[in-house]
Amino acid sequence: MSAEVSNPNPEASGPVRVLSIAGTDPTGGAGIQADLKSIAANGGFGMAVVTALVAQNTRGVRSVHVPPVAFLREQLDAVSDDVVIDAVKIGMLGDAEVIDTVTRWLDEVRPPLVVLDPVMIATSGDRLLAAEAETALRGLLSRAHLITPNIPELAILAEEPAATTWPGVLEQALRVSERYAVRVLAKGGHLEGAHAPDALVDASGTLPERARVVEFSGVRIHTENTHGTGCSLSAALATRIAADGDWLAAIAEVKRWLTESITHADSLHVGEGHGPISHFAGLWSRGGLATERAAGEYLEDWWQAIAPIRHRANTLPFVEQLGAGTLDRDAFTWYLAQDALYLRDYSRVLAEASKLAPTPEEQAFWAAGANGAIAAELQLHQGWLPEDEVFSTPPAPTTIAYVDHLLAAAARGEYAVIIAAVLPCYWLYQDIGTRLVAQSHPEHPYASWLETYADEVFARSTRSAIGYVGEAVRRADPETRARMFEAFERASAHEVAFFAAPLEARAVPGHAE
Ligand SMILES: Nc1ncnc2c1ncn2[C@@H]1O[C@H](COP(=O)(O)OP(=O)(O)O)[C@@H](O)[C@H]1O
Ligand SMILES: Cc1ncc(COP(=O)(O)O)c(N)n1
Repeated sequence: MSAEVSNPNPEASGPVRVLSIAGTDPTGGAGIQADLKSIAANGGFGMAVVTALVAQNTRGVRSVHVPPVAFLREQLDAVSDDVVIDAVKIGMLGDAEVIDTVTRWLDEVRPPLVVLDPVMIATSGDRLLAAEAETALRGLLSRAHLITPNIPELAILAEEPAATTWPGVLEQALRVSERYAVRVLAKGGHLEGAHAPDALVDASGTLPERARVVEFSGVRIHTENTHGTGCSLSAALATRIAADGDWLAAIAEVKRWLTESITHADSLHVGEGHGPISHFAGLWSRGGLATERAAGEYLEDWWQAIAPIRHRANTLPFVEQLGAGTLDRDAFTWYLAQDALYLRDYSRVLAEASKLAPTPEEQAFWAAGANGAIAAELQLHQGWLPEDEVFSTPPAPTTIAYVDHLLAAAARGEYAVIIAAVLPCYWLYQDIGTRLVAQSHPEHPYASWLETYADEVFARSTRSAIGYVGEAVRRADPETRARMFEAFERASAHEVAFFAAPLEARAVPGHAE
């Protein structure tokens, strides 16, 4: 019996790399074309080496061209010299020279899993393997971990008449398994009746619970469109067994996929003979064809959506006068006091984001933000503003409104919404600051304040915050996305109102100064 297949590539994550060595079908239903679709539909990365070019369609085979075997060898080496191969599926080989070439290559490369579909005669009755090559093919069987003959092919390998009953197929498959020391997937596709069973047959009894036959039941679908089912089945098996390592689970999964793909064959309308199966029908119906938007795209939309708010920020008298250096000193000091008051609660909201973060990386990021807000920034403010002035300044309505919005988000405890709410204090602040710092010069009365906007660490934090919020939007369901945007938009409006307040709200009677 051929070597056991454990997981061939346990270190590698990502799709298994599966090579199909087979002939072509320009109508896309059988051969290499079917194999690549089947590998992809079952989660693998498909590669293909062509043994023979076949001029065929759904009605039958017109002619076969077998390129020189030296070129076949070059194709095989081109793949194995470069790519780690997790599994090989072998289909149509054409003639004895091709079989010898593939056999030698297999002996050198020893792929961890080889599934051989001993293609001899197409559904249409045309020969796909020269009669004199059958002996050479027998030599290849023991190199395979699994062979998938249909009933007529099984009979040729057994050198017996074709079985006409399912128990007869299983007995013949056992004899073939014993004779060639190989696992056989016996297929019931060519029988009549309501069922289309398959079975994994292993004469050496190495299947779970020392079984020699494990059956996989299946309903027969009434359709003429089964061109390429054998090709598709073997390529899918190579993929799933390589990926899973659990033979029985992999076969059961492939059988379900194949039945589903045959069920949808009639909807394809490819050709007038025996049409192909619909390899991606299940994926299309379950996953659809929509591409997934990148995280950054969502936030680009958000940024566009708050364009009016951003425009207001850039034309505020406070921002213009701060940049020009003409800002009234009292207004500036009042702004700093409000900022200090704001930062105390902002820090608490960032701490809440840290508490709820789904990854240690995000947890650390928001915790650092909370620390930065309360420690570093307050320290900076103290250089401009005595601590008692902060305490003696009552919070303005704009400050209260902004802080309440953030604290409410924190109280509701939804991580995605909290980080959307705190984002404008990074993003808009950074955006306004970038314009302000450009106006700084050594004689500027607010030069040392404006320079704080040039802080590269804050710029990096802003990019990270945008990244985390973007990822959270991408992961979120539509309702959560809507709540996130609402929290972001409202916080953006509060952020701008906060910049407007020193010149607009400070002097309004009734507002504390
Ligand atoms: N009409 C059908 N309904 C459901 N499954 C089928 C049908 N025809 C074939 N199959 C399945 O397709 C696979 C290929 O079967 P088969 O026709 O025996 O091989 P081949 O395509 O090599 O001649 C098997 O898993 C078989 O059970
Ligand atoms: C290149 C190539 N390989 C295999 C088959 C068998 O197809 P089917 O699975 O319908 O018997 C085919 N028609 N062409």
